[in-house]
Amino acid sequence: MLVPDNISPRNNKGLYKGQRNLRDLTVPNVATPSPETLIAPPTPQERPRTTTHHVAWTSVPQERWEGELHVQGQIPLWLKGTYLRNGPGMWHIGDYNFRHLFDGYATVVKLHFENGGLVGGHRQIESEAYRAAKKNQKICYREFSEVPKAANFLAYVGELASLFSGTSLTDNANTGVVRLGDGRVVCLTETQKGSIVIEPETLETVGKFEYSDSLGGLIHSAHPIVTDQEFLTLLPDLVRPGYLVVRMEPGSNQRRVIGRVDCRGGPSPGWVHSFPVTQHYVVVPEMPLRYCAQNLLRAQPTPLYKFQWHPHSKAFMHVMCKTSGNVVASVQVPLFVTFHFINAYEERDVDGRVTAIIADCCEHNSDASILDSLRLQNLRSFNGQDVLPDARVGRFRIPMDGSPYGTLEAALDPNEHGRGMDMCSINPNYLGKKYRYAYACGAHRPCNFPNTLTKLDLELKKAKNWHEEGAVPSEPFFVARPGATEEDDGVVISIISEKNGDGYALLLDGSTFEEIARAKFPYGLPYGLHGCWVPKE
Ligand SMILES: CC(=O)/C=C/C=C(C)/C=C/C1=C(C)CCCC1(C)C
Ligand SMILES: CC(/C=C/C=O)=C\C=C\C=O
Ligand SMILES: [Fe+2]
Repeated sequence: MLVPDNISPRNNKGLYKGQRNLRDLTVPNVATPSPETLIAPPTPQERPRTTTHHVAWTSVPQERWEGELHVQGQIPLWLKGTYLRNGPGMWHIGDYNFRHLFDGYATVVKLHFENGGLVGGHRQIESEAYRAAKKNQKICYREFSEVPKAANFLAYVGELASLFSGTSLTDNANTGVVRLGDGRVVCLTETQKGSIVIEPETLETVGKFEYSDSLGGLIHSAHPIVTDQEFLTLLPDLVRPGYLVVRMEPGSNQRRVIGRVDCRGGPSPGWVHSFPVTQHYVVVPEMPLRYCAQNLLRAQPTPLYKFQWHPHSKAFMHVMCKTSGNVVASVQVPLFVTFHFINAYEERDVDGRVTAIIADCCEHNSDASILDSLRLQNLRSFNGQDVLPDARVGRFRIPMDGSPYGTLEAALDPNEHGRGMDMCSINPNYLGKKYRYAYACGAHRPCNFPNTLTKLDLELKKAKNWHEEGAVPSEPFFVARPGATEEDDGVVISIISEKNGDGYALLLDGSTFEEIARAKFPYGLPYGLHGCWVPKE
């Protein structure tokens, strides 16, 4: 095993040695919101102490590491390639601790599988935001909840201008990582400028992914749909509330507009962290949790961060034809809150006509408080307490016969997965098609965060759960066995942060959902979000 590169010991706060205390980092509020609606930076008493922190919520201890991992069990010989997982793995700068899970600087973890062996590693993404924070020992760009402190009022006015031009927005690409059809690997977040190309073997930051079109806008969905043929995403239009549905070809940096959906309610578009597609359609969700210009301007976050809950604006699902760009259905649906769509498909009658679109998501019982539950202070201090809000697999049925309403129901009894549900994946060969299985994180209660790996059988309406006391597993990622004919023939990869501070890579059989191998990292791993598979050529 190689010696860890540049490991610096963590102090009792899980911080690097010799870094400055920026605890007085506060900024004036734009409007004057009532104090109870704001989240103050943690007081020194509230600040976490590592003795009580789970390693999942503790910054990664060094900038990079790579080494061979000792495998217990058997890695199938057909598994050849690299699993990459991105996420916000560093939640402090100097002595200042960030507030929210989504604020952390991007850490990419790799697991390279070949000939039954496994090489692991991680590396920080060298975004401008991360480099500036390291250099100046303070936050310099607007993160999910953190806002840089203005030196004085004039600087503050200048920052407001830079917010509108986008220059103050973060490029901290900490949400996902995708492999484009042309082989380029791109880390992503919700700001368009936070699209960063990395080298999948060394994890080196290659540079910005520059979109060469002139579509403009500052934000996009964190979860484009990426296949070997295309890259599809949504660009919310905050000025004229709506969404552009755009497509980019492999080898190109130019997105082209497929069509536009106008919002049907509210002052601004609903948040689109992700969206689903079927074989012929793009489904555009319009959530009543909407982007909020006023909250974007605030220096201190509200419990809904950059968003606002607009139940009276209602919720809608729009369906756009991928080839013509026409909106072929637009229905009102029950109010909902989701980060992640799981999959969608077309329901057909005996003559082959599309009668409805079925779209599944991890649905938080139309309660937006899940966003604030992901505050680091909650994750760190309520470990083991049953404070995780309930969630379910929400199944939308969008009729295609012109009816004005769609339905939303639980696809299976949420007790099957402990009423926790998020961080999902499917067999990518079933994208947009009728499917039976999904993998996600559920809950083994009491818990404050999803803590199981769950295989969902949407046909039998049953779930099978993997759980280890105190462990925090990241998104179960399915890799199909080459040549497989069964949907669940493959493996499920997850990275586990353990109660005792350690971490390991875990491989489950996609069909039996039993463990087939695990491999310990030489250091505890922070929680991470989404991954991708880079097959070995
Ligand atoms: C990690 C994750 O899932 C989400 C990250 C979201 C981010 C970084 C959102 C950033 C934003 C801004 C900095 C201002 C504009 C709005 C918004 C896209 C929410
Ligand atoms: C981790 C998460 C939700 C967990 C709730 O149960 C959401 C992550 C969203 C970003 O990718
Ligand atoms: Fe996500």
